[in-house]
Amino acid sequence: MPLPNINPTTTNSWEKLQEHFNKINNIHMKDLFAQDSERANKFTIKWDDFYVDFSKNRITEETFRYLLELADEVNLKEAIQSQFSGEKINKTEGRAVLHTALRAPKDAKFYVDGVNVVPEVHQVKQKIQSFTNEIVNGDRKGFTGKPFTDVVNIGIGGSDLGPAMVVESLQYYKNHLTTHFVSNVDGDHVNEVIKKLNPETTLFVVVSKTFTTQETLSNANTIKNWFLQSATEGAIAKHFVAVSTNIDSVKKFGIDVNNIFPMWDWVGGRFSLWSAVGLSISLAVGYNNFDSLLTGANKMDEHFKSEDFKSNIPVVLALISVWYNNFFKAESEAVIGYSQYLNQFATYLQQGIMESNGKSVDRNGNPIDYETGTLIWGEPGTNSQHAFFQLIHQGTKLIPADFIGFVKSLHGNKDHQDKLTSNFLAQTEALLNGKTKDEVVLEGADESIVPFKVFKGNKPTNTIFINKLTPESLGKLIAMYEHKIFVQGVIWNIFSYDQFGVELGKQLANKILQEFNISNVNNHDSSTNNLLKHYKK
Ligand SMILES: O=P(O)(O)OC[C@H]1O[C@H](O)[C@H](O)[C@@H](O)[C@@H]1O
Repeated sequence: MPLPNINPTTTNSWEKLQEHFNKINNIHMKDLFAQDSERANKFTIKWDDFYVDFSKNRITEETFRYLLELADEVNLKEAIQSQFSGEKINKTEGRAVLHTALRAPKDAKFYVDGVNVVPEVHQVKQKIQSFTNEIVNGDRKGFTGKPFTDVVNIGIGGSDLGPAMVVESLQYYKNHLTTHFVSNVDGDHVNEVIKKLNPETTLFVVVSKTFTTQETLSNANTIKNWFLQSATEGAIAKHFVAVSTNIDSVKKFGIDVNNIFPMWDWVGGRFSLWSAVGLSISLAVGYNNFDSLLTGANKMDEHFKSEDFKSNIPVVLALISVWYNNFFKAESEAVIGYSQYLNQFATYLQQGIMESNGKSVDRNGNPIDYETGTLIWGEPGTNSQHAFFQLIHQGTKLIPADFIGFVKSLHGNKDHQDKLTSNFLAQTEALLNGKTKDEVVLEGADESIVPFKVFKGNKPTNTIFINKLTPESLGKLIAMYEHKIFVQGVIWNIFSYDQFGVELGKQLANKILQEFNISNVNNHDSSTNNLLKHYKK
């Protein structure tokens, strides 16, 4: 069954939502709370170690009902089945979308072209496990017989952001190996990393699904050349491994065939950290922790697949986001993790969300006349409170925000955790209630200053309160957003799994690169011609 192909704006529920929006868009959430003492309970989902409170949103029970009707009208249930059953729902690239198969248990069955891919997935997991153990235990050694101390992940986009974010998020669980990430084609990036390395004790993991990416191949070659200044060609087999679908090109690069970790075209780059693309995660935190990450994601997959939409976390978050994006015309969403460990989380989500749903053509190839993908941004709390929160509180823009927090801290410092959590709770309360003129006056503010101290409030937030940051809960959290992306793509009737929008810039960059060796280039617009000349000068 292909994905449904329904223009959301032609559904009955969309029309109901539009009418309903016109009626309620000025309602203050403060009044909704005052009217219904059960509101928080009605709009909270408790699942495993997740407590998701979506009551601080500009929704009523009626809104929620229409949003759920929308999910039904666009055939979301069937779309979920199509994805999990290995249909080629990435139609524009002719591929299935099965990152969920990567975290499925051994006895699960996921079919691509009639073949169950789970045994193959588990073979690669086995390889990741034994390789990780050999490196971490020091059984596998470098070319001078020393155990490895450092791992460098060379990749970009999905071959960098996922592993880098997870390694950062799970820093608490890290072993003795130091992990580095080289991504940018900016030579200063790779050179800064090289400065810190000893070739005798460093393992290089070259990650590229296609093995054609300019940045990754340039960085891998620079590192290989640097390595060969102290080692012979024969030592490459001990120090370089690769993760790719393009085995021939990896071999041509000179990587030993036993050092290749395969992946598959039914895994999108931005959904690939669960595959061998996550090798640097496994090396950094050990295979068991990597496996727990996958177990967490699998639990979220099961929840997403089987839970009623009204208590289905990814579905509910996706519907609320559509409500703001398409009816309130909110352009962006903030993701604020109240954990310093999550400092790369928004950056990671930017690729997942914006590369997937940044589309303006529907599934028939026609231009769309409604809004699609949201802008995603964020930084951890409490730091961001002292940076951009002013604009969320008192600016003119509506910025719905996800607040992600953890009940327990990892180091167990109660004083800090209480302070962190009080901020976490206080911010969503402040965003909800704001502060009225009367309240400001009561505080004794000078009359001339009163308008500046008023907060309108009524700023929507979701609170995602998780028991503790563990590999498993992180796996659930990431998978939650992956499914949210999928649901929104289904509603917007777009293809979420291609990314043709990144190609044009790449093509033009290759052309300009050639032109650096040609004099008097004048075939661009006058701005580009001038800039080119300025660089060559
Ligand atoms: O893993 P690779 O094939 O090297 O691709 C790396 C990245 O580059 C591309 O330009 C895509 O936009 C990304 O989705 C992808 O993750």
